[in-house]
Amino acid sequence: MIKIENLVKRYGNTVALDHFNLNVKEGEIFGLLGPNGSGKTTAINCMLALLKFDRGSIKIMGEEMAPDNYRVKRQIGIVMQDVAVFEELNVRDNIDYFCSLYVSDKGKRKELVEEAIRFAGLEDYRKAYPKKLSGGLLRRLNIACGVAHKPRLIILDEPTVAVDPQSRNRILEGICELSRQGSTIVYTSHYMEEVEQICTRIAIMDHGREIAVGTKEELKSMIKTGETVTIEAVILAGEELERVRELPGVYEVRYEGQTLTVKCTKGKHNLIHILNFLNEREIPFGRVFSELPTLNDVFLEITGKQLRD
Ligand SMILES: Nc1ncnc2c1ncn2[C@@H]1O[C@H](COP(=O)(O)OP(=O)(O)OP(=O)(O)O)[C@@H](O)[C@H]1O
Repeated sequence: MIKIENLVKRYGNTVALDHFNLNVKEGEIFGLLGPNGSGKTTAINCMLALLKFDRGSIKIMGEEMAPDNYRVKRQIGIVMQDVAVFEELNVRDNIDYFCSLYVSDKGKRKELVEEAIRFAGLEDYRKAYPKKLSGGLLRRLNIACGVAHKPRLIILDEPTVAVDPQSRNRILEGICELSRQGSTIVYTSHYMEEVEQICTRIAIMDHGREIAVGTKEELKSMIKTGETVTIEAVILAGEELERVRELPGVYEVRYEGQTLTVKCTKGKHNLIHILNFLNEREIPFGRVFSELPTLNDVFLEITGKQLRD
């Protein structure tokens, strides 16, 4: 569906995309995950031929993308980061306007607009004007406008930034629904939980490059961390901390404010080893929990920094 090879885009001295590659297959919900400034929006704008690039190639639906490739453009739905709707039109008429750019048959359009209203959960706001809508509802309207014509490829650039949890869930469910109806989705975000929740495959970006690509399971299996064990309210002497470091499977230990955080490689008995050690030495401790790796762990291991600052 999308094939990007060796894309380079500079803004003056800033290299926004540095030999960026991407391969999105038909039917995927593909997540582009990266911190602010990693190049996600630039990649999207190049894909849509809104921005010229310095090197590389972009093919969408097997065709070279270009500003005048209307055949491909007609089959793409776009939801940009900034809300772009008409203040003068109510919710229904806004969706109808955007849909009319693609669908001229009035009857067909009526059906599509109603479906988009339902999909975005805007049934109670058909007649409302954008000024009266909350931030979350406005975002949902923005999405409905971008997808009402049921495009084959839908590109959403951070559609959940600064929305309330209810709207966020509605948006994520809606995206899965669009996928079930047959659209291929590209979804950019810096929220790893969202990407983990809905995306079938994920590319992690940093400094204009894709640093890892795969399903969430594949990405997590690329790293050393198998489990992070946290033990609260524990008092350890320096020598005891050294012994923890030597336990089987342990490869990183942090101890701050009486909280012990132990990163372990993949293995079944990491937690037991740590608890046995504390029990043998009769060291009291508080709450204990063990977490599987997150996409932040993947980012952290590959780049040495947190996905979110
Ligand atoms: N119009 C521009 N002029 C100059 N530099 C730009 C411009 N747009 C983006 N950049 C720079 O290019 C790099 C990539 O930015 P981009 O907006 O593509 O990242 P992003 O991952 O989408 O970030 P965000 O999540 O904040 O939207 C950043 O260093 C940014 O400062």
